[in-house]
Amino acid sequence: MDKTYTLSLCGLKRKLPIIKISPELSIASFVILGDTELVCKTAPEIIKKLPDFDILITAEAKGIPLIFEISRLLNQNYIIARKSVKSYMNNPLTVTVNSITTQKEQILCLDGKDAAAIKGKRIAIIDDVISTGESIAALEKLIVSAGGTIVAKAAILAEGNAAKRTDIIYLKELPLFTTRK
Ligand SMILES: O=P(O)(O)OC[C@H]1O[C@H](OP(=O)(O)OP(=O)(O)O)[C@H](O)[C@@H]1O
Repeated sequence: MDKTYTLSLCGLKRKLPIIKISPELSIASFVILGDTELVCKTAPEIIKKLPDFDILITAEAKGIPLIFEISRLLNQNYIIARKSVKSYMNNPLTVTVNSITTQKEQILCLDGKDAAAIKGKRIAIIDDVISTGESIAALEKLIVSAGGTIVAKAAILAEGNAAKRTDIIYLKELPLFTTRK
């Protein structure tokens, strides 16, 4: 029988499949890609919690629809940190990252023009989920090396121990599912 976790959020309910990611750990898979209704309901709630900032940033891929909707509502552009260096980038800044859902090490990089835009600015980081915090930490490293100041780290969900963090903004907790030996 397939197991699911029912997430209630901003008046919506979603049945998230529970996926085993290691012998001891399963996660409720939360994928906002394609879920326009959920993105459009959550984006205004995140906006209400954001302090003043100059630039929005996220990492590809699942943060993209959320940052798009936030930027559309605020009439403000945004920056995406990519997971590979593209030929059209000029002087990219790069850091490495391991997230909860991705087995192997990834990189995060910023085009040089985006790094230059960040310099001296107040930056709000947006993501769909914060779990181990590795992805946000990699974004923080990129922003600091580009000369920006991080004023917010915001996500729709805080998973597992991330919900205990006092330095992040989020709308709802998402449990982790551990198997006792
Ligand atoms: O706090 P962490 O443990 O780093 O986990 C959270 C990150 O993991 C997921 O991205 P994922 O690496 O699955 O990449 P994707 O968005 O490209 O699918 C999610 O979108 C967050 O960015």
